[in-house]
Amino acid sequence: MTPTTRDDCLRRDEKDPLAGFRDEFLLPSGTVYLDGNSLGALPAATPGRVARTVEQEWGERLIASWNEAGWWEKPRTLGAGIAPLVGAAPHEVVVGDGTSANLFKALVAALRLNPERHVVLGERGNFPTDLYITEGVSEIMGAVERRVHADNRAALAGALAAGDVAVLLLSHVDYSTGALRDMAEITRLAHANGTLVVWDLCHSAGALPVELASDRADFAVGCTYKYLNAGPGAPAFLFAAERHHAASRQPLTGWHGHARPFDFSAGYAPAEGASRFLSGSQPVVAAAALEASLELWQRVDLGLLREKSLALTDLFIEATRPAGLRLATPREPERRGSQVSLRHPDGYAMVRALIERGVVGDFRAPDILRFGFAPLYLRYADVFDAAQALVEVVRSGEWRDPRFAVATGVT
Ligand SMILES: Cc1ncc(COP(=O)(O)O)c(C=O)c1O
Ligand SMILES: Nc1ccccc1C(=O)C[C@H](N)C(=O)O
Repeated sequence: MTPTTRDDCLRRDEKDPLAGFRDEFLLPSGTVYLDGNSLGALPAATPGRVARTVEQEWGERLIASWNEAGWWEKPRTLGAGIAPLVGAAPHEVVVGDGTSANLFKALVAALRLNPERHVVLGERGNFPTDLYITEGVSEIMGAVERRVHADNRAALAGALAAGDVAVLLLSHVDYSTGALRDMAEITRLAHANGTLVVWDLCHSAGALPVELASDRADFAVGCTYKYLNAGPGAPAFLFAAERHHAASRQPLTGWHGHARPFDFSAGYAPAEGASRFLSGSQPVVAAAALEASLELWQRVDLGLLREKSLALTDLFIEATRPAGLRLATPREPERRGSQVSLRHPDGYAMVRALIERGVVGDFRAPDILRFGFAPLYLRYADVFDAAQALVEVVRSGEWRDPRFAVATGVT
């Protein structure tokens, strides 16, 4: 049942089995933070962990830490920490580079695994880096790029039925509308048409349970700085299904992906497993922040997380109805990520006015007011208050103040 009054919300907070996690984050007071889908909050354990890596591992043990502190193995040990959060085996996930670089590697590898075909199918309206990387990959590989509306099942089925699609790249949760795609069904459809699938998990890892192995995904990439709380620009991850390990060839063949990097031999030989997707040395200090947040994430019951996420998004959808903004996010819970998007042509000014009231969301062109719900540190009462604030901002017209009108810098 969706709580309808603030008192209901306070009672829900008292009974919330995830409530204790809020104390494990450092949150600014007086703010309701609904932007964890762009940059997740800081876990309380992170500053100490980063300091230990800098002061002890680097400062005192210097080069010895590559072995002693496990620096060399971090792409694999951190990958193993992400694996249970995305339904993968530990050796199927590696951590390193950024999402965009990993998209490049996964798309090229998938094209090479399907050499008779030359089409990369993407989705209209995907996050721009996915579109841009697809363009770049297509140019280098001599492939042809096509785009469909991912939420139009007939169009997707039709594009796959053409029989020439080597690889399909989709976001599991759309960054703009928050629509959640059926990974199992779409992957089955793609495979039935001879197409491999790369899933972008940026808006689903840490937002809901993901089942890469049982849904038969081929490849996946994702960032760790949103729902996984690893900090700005934190290293990304790449999943390669075990069945593709032996035959996969990715293009950025650096020495960390070599079978025997310390042979210093002249020729490249790919490592076993997902390690062949690694390239070069990684930012170890940034990896320490990811390690701290993953320790917290190992204790999270993803079923409870999903339950609370749907309850929070439901609450926000219902409580913001009086604002009269059009809902862009699917109303059905099974088609919704952990986000609510509302449409209005003046959404930018409305979001700015709301931020001034201490409720942080963001705006995505052309007309999306976007709110992300991180169940580990949001309370029902916070969401109730945020919804009330939005209704007041819209009804009062305070967003019309000229200082909210001009877009500046990063949004
Ligand atoms: C779906 C999606 N893919 C990729 C990215 C980002 O790529 P990168 O981490 O390389 O900046 C984002 C957000 O920035 C995103 O929302
Ligand atoms: N990495 C960033 C740096 C600066 C500003 C935004 C981002 C984002 O991650 C945007 C996000 N992918 C989004 O879905 O809007």
